[in-house]
Amino acid sequence: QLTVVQKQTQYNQQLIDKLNKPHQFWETQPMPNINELESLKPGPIQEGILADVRKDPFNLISKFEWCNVDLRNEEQAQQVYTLLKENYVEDDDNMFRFDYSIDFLRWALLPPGQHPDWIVGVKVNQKLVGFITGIPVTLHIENQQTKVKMTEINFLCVHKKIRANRLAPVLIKEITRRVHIKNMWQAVYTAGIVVPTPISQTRYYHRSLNAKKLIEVGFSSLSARQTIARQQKLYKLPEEPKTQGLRAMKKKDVAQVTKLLNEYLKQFKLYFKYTEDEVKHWFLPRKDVISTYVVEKEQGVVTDFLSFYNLPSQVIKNPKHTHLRAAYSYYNVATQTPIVQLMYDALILAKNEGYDVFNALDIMENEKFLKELMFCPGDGQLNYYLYNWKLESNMLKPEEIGIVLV
Ligand SMILES: CNCCCN(C)c1ncc(F)c(N2CC(C(=O)NCc3cnc4ccccn34)C2)n1
Repeated sequence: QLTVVQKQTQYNQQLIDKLNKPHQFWETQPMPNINELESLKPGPIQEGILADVRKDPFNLISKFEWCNVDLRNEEQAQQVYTLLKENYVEDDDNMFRFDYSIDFLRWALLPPGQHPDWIVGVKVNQKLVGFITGIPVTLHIENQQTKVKMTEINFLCVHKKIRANRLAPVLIKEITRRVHIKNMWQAVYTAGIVVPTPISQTRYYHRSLNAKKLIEVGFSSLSARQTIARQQKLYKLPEEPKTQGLRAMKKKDVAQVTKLLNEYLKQFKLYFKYTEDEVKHWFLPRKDVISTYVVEKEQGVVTDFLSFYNLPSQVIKNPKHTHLRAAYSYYNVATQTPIVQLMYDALILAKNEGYDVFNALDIMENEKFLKELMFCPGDGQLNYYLYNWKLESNMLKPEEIGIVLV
């Protein structure tokens, strides 16, 4: 165990390093820095050479060990759940921390074609202290011609007690190595922070469903002229959705939903193409994880669908509430129903499922309903990143983004 003085010295040294070379790690990565943005041609920045990929894992400081986490194993899933629940993303005021459930993590990380060695953990004395994940995706970039098999990176987390050990860059390098070894050379990820170089900067919007609770947990605040009663009245919703034929998605809808979704996403500059198997995985309803509702017209024709996922936040210190129940807009395809009406029904359905707030990014067509349905802009920015790929246009507008990462 380091003495207090040694710890302080180590910490001071880290600070000095950061001040001298803030993005030391990121400058070693194939991400265009500001002045390269002009000179690089669109496409891969570095050609990947399989023969050059290290065959063995990166070195870890002593007592730290790599492990592949098997989320189907209850005990290992519990370890991941607890690490994230206690050490994952918090808001800037440290009032909330995401509380991804085990069922959610299995949904998010065990899609068709998953690679077991892409669920990466670091253990010390059998205790999980670090985590990072990848899932295989096929990303369509800027036009139909280019579709790239790559990885979607998520859930980078280091235990609070062992931060400033530079473990995060090693986790990133190791999962990069495990992706390269499968002859894949690109990645897509998002983050609330800004590191070199976002391809798009999107913003979160929030629609109050339970005004009283949002004020009690400190998510919303009342201005001088507002009262809780006024807020409740302002955000009140009808008991039942309005759209005829709206019902929970079932297995029999998979083929139609797949067609609707793939056709709809083509309008964006960044989007995934889904097989029916993938639609089954990502959209069939799972209690407390993903809700999908379809609009079925005469003769069983599905013309629209809406979907939102469940991501509660732990309220860190609050006498009355332990959790904030948040629904996050996922993919919504409106071909016959006006999108404002479809999303108004989404709010009603989420309210009836017990959610306190409905969150949406300003991506895809969301701008068309955010204001009209009384969403408020949040403080949360979500930046999208593409690893080892130069876009034709340096930045994409939020409405050109057709992918949602959970
Ligand atoms: C791939 N992964 C990205 C998704 C992770 N997601 C959902 C996320 N990434 C960064 C954010 F900025 C963010 N925000 C939702 C908005 C919000 O609700 N802000 C208040 C709040 C309530 N609970 C929390 C927990 C953590 C941070 C802010 N929180 C801001 N969401």
